[in-house]
Formats: sequence, C-alpha cells, structure tokens
Amino acid sequence: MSSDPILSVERIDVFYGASKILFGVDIAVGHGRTLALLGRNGAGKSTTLKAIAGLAPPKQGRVVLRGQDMAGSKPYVIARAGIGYVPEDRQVFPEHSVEDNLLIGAKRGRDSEGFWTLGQMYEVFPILAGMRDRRAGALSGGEQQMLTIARTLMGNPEVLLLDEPSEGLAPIIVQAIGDLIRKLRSMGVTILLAEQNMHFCLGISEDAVVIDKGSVVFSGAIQELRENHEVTRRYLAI
Ligand SMILES: Nc1ncnc2c1ncn2[C@@H]1O[C@H](COP(=O)(O)OP(=O)(O)OP(=O)(O)O)[C@@H](O)[C@H]1O
Repeated sequence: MSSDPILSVERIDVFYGASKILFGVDIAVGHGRTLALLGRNGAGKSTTLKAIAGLAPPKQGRVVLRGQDMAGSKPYVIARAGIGYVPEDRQVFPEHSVEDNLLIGAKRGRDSEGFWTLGQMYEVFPILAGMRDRRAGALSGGEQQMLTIARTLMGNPEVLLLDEPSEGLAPIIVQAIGDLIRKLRSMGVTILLAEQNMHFCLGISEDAVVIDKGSVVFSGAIQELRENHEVTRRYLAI
C-alpha cells in the first residue's frame, strides 16, 4: 500500500459471548483505495466490518480513523466520524420513496456541506433517478442494494464499508455493482469491501486481506494474491 492509511484496524479481538471470533486482526486501508477483505463463509469478514462500525465492539485492539481511535464508540458516533456501513442484508425503509430513503441518509451525515447531493447521487446512480418516487420496498434486490449504498453515501462517509454487495444477485446485477464500485473508487471514495469471490474483486480493488478462522492469513496487493496459489487454494478454495 503506497499511501498513508485513513483507516487502520490494529490487532482486534472480537467475541460473541464466550466465543472468540477475531484473533488480532490487522487491516490498513489507504486513502482513496479499495481493499478487498476475502475469506470463506464464516471466516469473520462480516464480524470485522461490524467491529469497525461499532456493532461488534472489539475487546482488544484499536480501530483508528484519521488518527483517532474509534474502538468501543457507539455506531452512530462512528458513522458521524465518517465510516459508512452497508450491511449484508440491504436495509431500505420499505414504505418510504427512493428519494426519501436518500434524504434520510443525508440527515445522518456529518454535515450538510458534504460532497454528495441528491443531484450528484442521481448522476452516479441513474437507475435510482428513474424511480425516485417509487416505494423502496417495491425495488428488486439489486436496486435495493444500490439504494442502500447510495443512502450511505449521502452521509458523506470518508470510508465506505461494503459487506458482500453482490451476494444473491443475478450476474448482470453483480456486474453493475462492480461497475459502480469502480466508479466510486475513481471518484476517490475509500472502500473496504468484504467478499467471498476474489474474481469479483480483481479489477475493483488494489489491496487484499484474506482471513481464515478469524485470523489474517494474507495481506498485500490483490495481484500478488492472485498469483499466490497456495493461499487462494487453501483459504479461498480457488
Ligand atoms: N451473532 C453471533 N453470535 C455468535 N456467533 C456468531 C454470530 N455472528 C457470527 N457468528 C460466528 O462468527 C464466525 C464469523 O462469522 P462472520 O459472519 O463474520 O463470517 P463471514 O466471513 O462474514 O461469513 P459469511 O460470508 O457467511 O457472512 C462464524 O463462525 C459465525 O458462526
């Protein structure tokens, strides 16, 4: 990684009750970069993102955003500090219109002077512009995923956490989500993307971390990972 990290996860341990799930996980996300957090089912990807977002507070270690340790802070404090979290289960407000969903995201932002405006959002997500008055609950899974990402961006996060955004979607929609992430990256958005599928991340992210059973087993450039057949075979079943 060539730039200074904007977000670093430093040796975090996370427990669910008495079960230890993460063992000293270290991740550094460079400013304006996209890092793929890869691993099999149950490896601890979602738990890592939840730990960063404040939903599964680490028992040990630090979650540092721009030099400030956020570990143990409440989720809304972490969101206001600039970490936008898009969970695995798309969370739209089903009874509200697409536009209202976006405006709800804006209210939760750090300030009203942020980069993302409704107009800009519709430029980046033209599909949402065409359905701005539609009830969010009537959208398809892929559209709801786009809306959840867009709503989170309306809070003007400095780092966007995406938990398996392509999961359960048809291949053509997966491709559209990939294009969208590339577009966001080209706009300078810093992204931490949890994914099972390394191939989806090639051409999207430059950095990669692989976790297995709650421990980091690879950290480096994604191209380096691609060529590391031992790691991909052993931990990603490729
Ligand atoms: N609320 C919970 N209580 C107890 N154990 C949990 C809880 N949530 C997850 N786990 C366990 O923690 C481990 C890591 O799960 P996690 O969801 O972080 O994995 P993941 O890599 O995101 O996988 P997936 O792709 O299936 O979401 C798994 O063994 C899982 O069973």
